[in-house]
This record gives sequence, structure tokens and C-alpha cells, in this order.
Amino acid sequence: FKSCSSSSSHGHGPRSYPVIGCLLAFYENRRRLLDWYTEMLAASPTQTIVVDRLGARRTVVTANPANVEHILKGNFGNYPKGKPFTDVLGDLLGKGIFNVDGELWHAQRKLVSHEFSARTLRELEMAVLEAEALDRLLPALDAAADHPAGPGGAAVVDMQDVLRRFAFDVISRVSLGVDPGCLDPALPTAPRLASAFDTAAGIIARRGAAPVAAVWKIKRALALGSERRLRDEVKVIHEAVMDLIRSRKKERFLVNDDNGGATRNDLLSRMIECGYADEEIRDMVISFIMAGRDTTSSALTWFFWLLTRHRAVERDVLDEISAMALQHAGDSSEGGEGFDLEDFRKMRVLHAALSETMRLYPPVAWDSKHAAAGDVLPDGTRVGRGDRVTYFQYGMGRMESIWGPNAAHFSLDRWLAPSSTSSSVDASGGVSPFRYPVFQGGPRTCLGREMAFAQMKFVACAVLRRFELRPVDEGRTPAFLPLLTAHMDGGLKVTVRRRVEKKQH
Ligand code: HEM
Repeated sequence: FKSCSSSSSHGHGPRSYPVIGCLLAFYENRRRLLDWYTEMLAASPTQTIVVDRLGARRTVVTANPANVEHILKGNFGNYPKGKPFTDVLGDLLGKGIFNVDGELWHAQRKLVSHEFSARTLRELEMAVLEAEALDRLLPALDAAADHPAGPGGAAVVDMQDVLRRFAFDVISRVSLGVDPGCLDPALPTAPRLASAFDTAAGIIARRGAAPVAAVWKIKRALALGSERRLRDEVKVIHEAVMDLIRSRKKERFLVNDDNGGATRNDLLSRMIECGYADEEIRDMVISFIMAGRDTTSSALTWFFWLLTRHRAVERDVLDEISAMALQHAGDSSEGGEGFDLEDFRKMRVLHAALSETMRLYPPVAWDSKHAAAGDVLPDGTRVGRGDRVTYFQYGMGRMESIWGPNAAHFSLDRWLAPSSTSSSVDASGGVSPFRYPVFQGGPRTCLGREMAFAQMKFVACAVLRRFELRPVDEGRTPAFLPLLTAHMDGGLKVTVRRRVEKKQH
């Protein structure tokens, strides 16, 4: 570091620390960088710091809601993701929505927003969730509850692993219209497509964290080590998706039904219907898989863990689910869960518990833009052309200036306060997305938020109604690993017990 400085709005200039002191502090905090940044942001008068590391791009990190609103909305045009970001992800994501700026982004956003708001997609998602939960997720937990292998007479399950497999199957079925079967007990190893995504995402996360981009760029040019592996894994993904596009087109040509062949509602098929070029479709669906895969499983992993720590909240969530189930007791339509999207919208306690989980453990821990031109943020921080500007969800969730003195506590009250009482809260629980940018905010806000909440609620209801999960190591507070999307270090190993007698799910 040349300097770490905390920014001030009143013209006092940033506070600088001596070069050596800063380097030492960085070294000392290398295993707890997120918390260290959070502490520095909390100590800054405007919750903004400037990191000026020797040989690296000047970086403004902010947890200030006015700055975040300015970056994500007020001066949106000046804060694209930028080439340094799109370079890192470009080999995998190509020109998919997640990885482009300007006109290319705008055109995709329009198309994709339309698709995401379509009733057909919501119906498909609910059908996929039901099938995946009933056929795979619940039987996997049932099997664990049946096997007296672990402590207390129940088998140990890594919930993080189970939830990641589940999420990959769901997002593949919704995006590609195929079921990779990650949770299928008959498949001993992860399907090739899932492992290719895993490996590629891991290598790309390391690219993003590399102190000097030139190193991975040289390795890529020479096809060495991890970069060679990445190239091979991306090839597997690209070929699999292209094969699907071609076979789907053939199928469409052969099927001649009354709808003109439009028999599938997955995103890939719908994009074929819209007449997009094969490579455009490929890049778009890869972006959806990346965006929709590990985010929900990360949030759910922390959610289940937090409930084991907060039994009163667990009881409140269960009461709400049971009350909703009672309303459906006489339904003949009950196939599996019996809940529909309307029910999920009414579940305020569950919504609050999920929102509160993501406040403390956001699936995307930070997000960076690159300034197209010089600017001054609302708190007075100067931004130079090309500077990296990072808003920091993890730190914002823990800022007392935003959440009050009990910011560190897991408490649903902040979401269930009378001001937010309405029979159906909106997806952010009524809190400004610039104070709580877990799904980003402004024109580029997450397109899958509704879908994500539906999925998380579906899984929470299905699992909690039937099973009691308890961590194998009750005393452990797991570490938060921010990677491309956040993980729980070491997974979430739990024992599974049935709450009710075994019956057909
Ligand atoms: C708890 C779950 C989720 C969280 C916390 C989340 C969060 C985010 C965040 C922070 C961004 C902005 C990232 C960036 O621009 O670099 C984003 C973008 C996006 N998300 Fe989500 N997401 C979730 C689930 C989903 C799901 C299930 C989908 C569905 C496929 C999805 C689709 C997208 C898309 C397409 C974008 C790009 C939007 C654009 O650039 O215009 N997300 N999400």
C-alpha cells in the first residue's frame, strides 16, 4: 500500500497512514480482510476509504448509502463494470448480460427483463422446484435421517453441498431445459457440466483476487497451468450448451404442434424462439447459470445455520409455515408443498429471516465498477478516471451508521417493524436497495430476485416442516469465504432428524 486513507466530506482530505504501518496491517489482517475493511469503513467519517496500493489501480471502497445510490443510479452511466472486470470473466461469460456494458447490456436487459417477468417462467420455476425437492432433496435428507451413522444416531450431511447441487439442477432446468441430476444418488460423481462450472468459477475467482493481472494474462497467452485448465473447462461448457442449442432447434423443427413448436418454456428455448444467434444464446444462458447458481445456495446455507443458533426465530418461522399449511389443509390440489407464489409473498417472518441472513452474509460480498470519467461522490470523495469503485455489501450489512447499535445482532425486528407492516412485503422488505444492496440496485439491479426468494422460501418450507437440522459442531462459527459468490468455509455439516413420522413427501 502507498496509503490507506479514510475519506472525509468536509474538505479535510483523506487521513493517511504510513506506508510501512499499512503494509503490516494488511499482512496482519490477511485472513480477515472483510472484517478489517468493515472496521476501517466504520471508522471513516463518511464510511468510505481509498486504497492506493503500489502498482495497482486506485480503489475507492464505500459503505455510504448516498455514494452507493450515486454509483448505481444517479450517475449510473459513469460507472460501468469496465474492462478490468469483463476481462477477468470474459473467457467464460463472453458477451452475456452479466459481463457487458453500454448498448450490449441495455439490449439484453430489455429482452431478459421481459422473460423474467413472464408468467410462463414463474410456472416453470415452481414446477421444477417441486419436482427437484420431492424427487431429490427431501429423499436425500430422509436417507440421512434413516442412517444411524453419526453422533446421536443420525447421518451427517453437508447442507452446503446438498443445496449447491440442488441449485445447479434447478437453474439448469430453468435456463437450459435439462436436468443434470447433481442430486441424483444414482450418479456417484458430479455431472461433467457442473464440475466444469465449479472449476472454471474457482480459477476465475483466483484471477480476480490476483495482485497483478499480468501474471494470469501471460499464463493464459501461453496456456499454462490453471489457465490451460480454465480453457479446457470453458470448452466443455461451451460445447455442451451449443449442442443443446442445436438439438433444441432440430426438435423445434420436427415438432409441429398448434403453437408453432413452442413446447418448452426454458430460457434457452425461448431465446431460440426470439431468433437470437447461437453464440448470443449460449452467453446469455451461461450468465444465468452463474448468477442463479451459488447465490441462493449460499444464502440458504447461512440461513439454516443461523436458525440453529436462534431457536426462537426458528420457532417463529415454523409457526408461520404451519399456519400457511393449515390454510391449505383441505386443498385437493396439494401435490407436494401445496404453497404457491401468493403464499410465499405473504410469509413475512420467513422473508425477514432470509433478508436478515443476507444482511450479515450477503451472497455477493462486494461489487466493483470502473469510473469512465473523473467524478466526486456525494460525500466529497474524489474519483479519478479508471479508478475502481467498490460498494461493499458485507461491510454495509454490519455498519452501525445504517442499522443502529445492534447492527451485529441477528434480529428480525428491523424487518418486521410497524412501518413495514403490509400483508405482502416487497422483495427488499421496504428497505432502500442503496442501504441494503444485496441484490444491487438501480438500472442493473438483480433480475432474479423474485425467483431467488421463491426458491429460498420453497426450500426453507420443504425442509423445515419435515426435518430438524443441527450442526455437528455446535460451538463453531464458520468462516465466510467471499470467492465469486460467498461460501461457508468447510461447509455446513449437520445431523438430520425427522420432525414428524416418515410419510410420503
Ligand atoms: C439470493 C440470491 C441472489 C442474490 C443475492 C443476487 C445478487 C445479485 C447482484 C449483487 C447482482 C449484481 C452483480 C453485478 O452486477 O456484478 C446480480 C445481478 C444479476 N442477477 Fe442476481 N442474485 C441472486 C439470484 C439470482 C437468480 C436466481 C438469478 C436468475 C437467473 C439472478 C440473475 C441475475 C442477473 C441476470 C443479473 C445481471 C443483471 C444485469 O447486469 O443487468 N440472480 N444479482
